Amino acid sequence: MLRWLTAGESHGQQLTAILEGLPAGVEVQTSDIDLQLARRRLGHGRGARMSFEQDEVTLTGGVRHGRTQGGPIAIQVGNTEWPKWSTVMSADPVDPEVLAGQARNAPLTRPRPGHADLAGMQKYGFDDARPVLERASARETASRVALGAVAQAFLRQALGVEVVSHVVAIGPVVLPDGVVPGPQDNGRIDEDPVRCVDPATSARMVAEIDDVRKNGDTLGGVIEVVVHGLPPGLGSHVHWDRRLDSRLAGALMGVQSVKAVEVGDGLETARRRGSVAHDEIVLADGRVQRLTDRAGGIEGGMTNGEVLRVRAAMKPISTVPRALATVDTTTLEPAVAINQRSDACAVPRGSVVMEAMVALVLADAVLEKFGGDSVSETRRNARAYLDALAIR
Ligand SMILES: Cc1cc2nc3c(=O)[nH]c(=O)nc-3n(C[C@H](O)[C@H](O)[C@H](O)COP(=O)(O)O)c2cc1C
Ligand SMILES: C=C(O[C@@H]1CC(C(=O)O)=C[C@@H](OP(=O)(O)O)[C@H]1O)C(=O)O
Repeated sequence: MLRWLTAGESHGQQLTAILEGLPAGVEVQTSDIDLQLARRRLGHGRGARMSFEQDEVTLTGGVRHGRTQGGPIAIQVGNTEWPKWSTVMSADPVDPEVLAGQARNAPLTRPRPGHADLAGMQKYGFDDARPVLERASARETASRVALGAVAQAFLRQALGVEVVSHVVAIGPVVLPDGVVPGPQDNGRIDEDPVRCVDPATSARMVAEIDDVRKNGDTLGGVIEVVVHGLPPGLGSHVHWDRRLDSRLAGALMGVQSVKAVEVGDGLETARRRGSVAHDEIVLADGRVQRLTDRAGGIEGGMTNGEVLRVRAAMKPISTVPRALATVDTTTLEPAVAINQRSDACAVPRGSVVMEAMVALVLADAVLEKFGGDSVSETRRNARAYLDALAIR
């Protein structure tokens, strides 16, 4: 079983991430993680912080000379903004007089509709939204992407699995159906300002983001994660919490701002008749195959050997520059919500986060099915299973 945990605040000293349960022998190094974190900082619509935040990565446990050792993997992602926040976010008590002189420490009492501010203040008994937004912030997704980089290395080295993600909608601009990118498309998706595979749709998405920015507004959208090379039989039909679709949905829903998840054709499938909703099975090239991939590679909570496709819908950013109505929690007077620097649209960056979450869930499912204390053992076990498959 693979377990992962993250800790740290948006303006704290660093984020800390731990991945436990990965076999020994996975080749991974700091530069692999740097690469994924750099991808997460890009994208049209990103806020100011992403242009200067550097994500200082240190691998502090579980990896030696570029290979995992079988123990927990610990990764630190330093916040380069820390020097500006070291007093306000100090773990240890600070002289109240020093704190009083810090503008950044002024209590945030105008909670943003759509953010965690108000419910978090009520739940934890804070009279300041600062401690809530510090941990609710999607800054935390940097640590998930760091872990996802390790999970992706494992999937690739154990099974040749490749994870791709792309943006299929930004606000009302939608990529026409039927585009399923492969690993060969990764480079051009990374180069596109909104991670869209179709240049004409991409240009319309960029224009839509520019328009909301000009109007002090924000946007959401939809991301698709596509996974190539998965064997049939990951996950299980036997219990709800072993179903791979349920595990993927939970992981994607656990990303800040995700409000819906679809597997395969998802909602569209619900509108179809059964005769055109499923993937008919044929024998072709000596192999049992599907004519289509409407199910998105999962049937009965298990991979079916086809391409896996899952989608996550992100709501528009809730720090709306044209600030929304709220109530000041100190005076209980009507007010406008906190409006600080923020992303206008985080969907392109979110795409890299969704990749990481999918990779972590799949790495867990691979280890559950094939086990292995070393990646070569996982590989051997997977090979033996595939060789023994009666129906191929
Ligand atoms: C990659 C990414 C970047 C985000 N950037 C911002 C941002 O700059 N400003 C903001 O208000 N929300 C941003 N969000 C969304 C908030 O973190 C999220 O809406 C908030 O934590 C409340 O959680 P909920 O939307 O899941 O209810 C971002 C989300 C992601 C995935
Ligand atoms: C810092 C990141 O994203 C942040 C996510 C975020 C939020 O509310 O979720 C709010 C913004 O934080 P700040 O106000 O400090 O600029 C984003 O920049 C990041 O992704 O690394």
